[in-house]
Amino acid sequence: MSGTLILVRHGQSEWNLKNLFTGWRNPDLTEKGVEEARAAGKLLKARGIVPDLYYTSALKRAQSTLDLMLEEMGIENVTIIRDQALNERDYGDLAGLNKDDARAKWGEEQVHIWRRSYDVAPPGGESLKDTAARTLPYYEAEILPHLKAGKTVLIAAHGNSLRAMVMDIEGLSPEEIVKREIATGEPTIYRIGAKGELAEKVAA
Ligand SMILES: O=C(O)[C@H](O)COP(=O)(O)O
Repeated sequence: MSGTLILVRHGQSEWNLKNLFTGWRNPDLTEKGVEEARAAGKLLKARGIVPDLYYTSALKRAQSTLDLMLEEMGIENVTIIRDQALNERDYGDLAGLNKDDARAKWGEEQVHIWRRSYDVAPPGGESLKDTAARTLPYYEAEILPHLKAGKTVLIAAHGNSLRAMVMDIEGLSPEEIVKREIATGEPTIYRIGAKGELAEKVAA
């Protein structure tokens, strides 16, 4: 018997739209983000998926995404577990800056390294490795036991907390994770075996 893990990055946020580094700052969804979240909920409903457990971060954009998905799925009165271990990478001094302005100031390559490398942290912020160091212990202690027991778990989180989980689940190298982008509102579905191993990546 395998568990099912559904990972969803929040829909477009106000700061995604404005092209600003966000990290732990707390903007909510745009109208487009609301639609993306609703579409993700509809997709899971159409697939007949009814999760047993629901997790999200301490940030509004992910919490709103989960709420809207549940609304579309017709699911009410469930416990939602919110934890900052699932938050976006802390973008440190870059938070609030425009991504194009940052490229003009520090160069395209440096900004790409800060955004996508495994272990180079943006100034004052977290690298993907730092993010993984808080996200993965939480995943392993609080979420994985449910998957091993055959449960279905839905996590609404962020580009980089999800990249940390995807890297671990798919066994990607630091070189491979550089190229992995996680789109807003598009669920990734995994079947996880009784030993916690990846049994199957299901096309969403
Ligand atoms: O925090 C942010 O700015 C975004 O949500 C993710 O940023 P990224 O595309 O640079 O990883």
